[in-house]
Amino acid sequence: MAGKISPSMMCVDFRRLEESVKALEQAGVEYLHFDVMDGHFVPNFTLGPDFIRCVREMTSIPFDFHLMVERPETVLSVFDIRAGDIVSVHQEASIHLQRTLQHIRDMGAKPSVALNPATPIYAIDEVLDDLELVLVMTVNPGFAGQKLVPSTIRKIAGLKERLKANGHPEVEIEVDGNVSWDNAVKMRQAGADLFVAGTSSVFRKGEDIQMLIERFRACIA
Ligand SMILES: O=C(CO)[C@@H](O)[C@H](O)COP(=O)(O)O
Repeated sequence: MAGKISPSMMCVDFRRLEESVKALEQAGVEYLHFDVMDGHFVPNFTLGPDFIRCVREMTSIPFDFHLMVERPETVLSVFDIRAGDIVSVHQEASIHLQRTLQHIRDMGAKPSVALNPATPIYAIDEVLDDLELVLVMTVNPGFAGQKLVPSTIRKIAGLKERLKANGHPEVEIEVDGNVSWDNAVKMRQAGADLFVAGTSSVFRKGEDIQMLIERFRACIA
């Protein structure tokens, strides 16, 4: 199966939001990625529930929530999370991770654990039965426009092997951070399935989104 695309909506041109959402819809992207930041887990604030609800009125594309917040279980009810969405919570921010993943599943969404570059893949060994994806951060979370942490390519390959060895080959790997054309090829070769496309690929100023998506798909076939 070819790789899937989840454009990072924090990188959209907000002056042309609806036009951009329609272009992404036309281009057939599989998800829309929403980076939610609380200013505590990461030193930045971004997309809130009102913005996300507004985009929900524009499209039927499933949403891919990336909760970069302390104690993510406390905010799940604040967002309009629906069946078919992905919800990624950070292992580093979750005291009761297994319970939180079960809660996400009970909401009908796909539970996912996000790992910062320095967090080892064995940190999620005890919840492999409770998740459908692992979000490998390929930059340190908090800001768009950063450069890839090179060791994360090896980490993707190691995670792919570990999932197979533990009887969970069905768990998908999502990658987020400086997913450029060149990096996407390496990430795909390492085993990534879902690609968060941001400033280094799909949201490039003045360039046609649909053309950029087509070019991106060639990198992750
Ligand atoms: O949100 C983050 C990191 O927390 C970014 O990775 C965006 O999701 C995508 O931005 P680029 O890295 O593609 O510029």
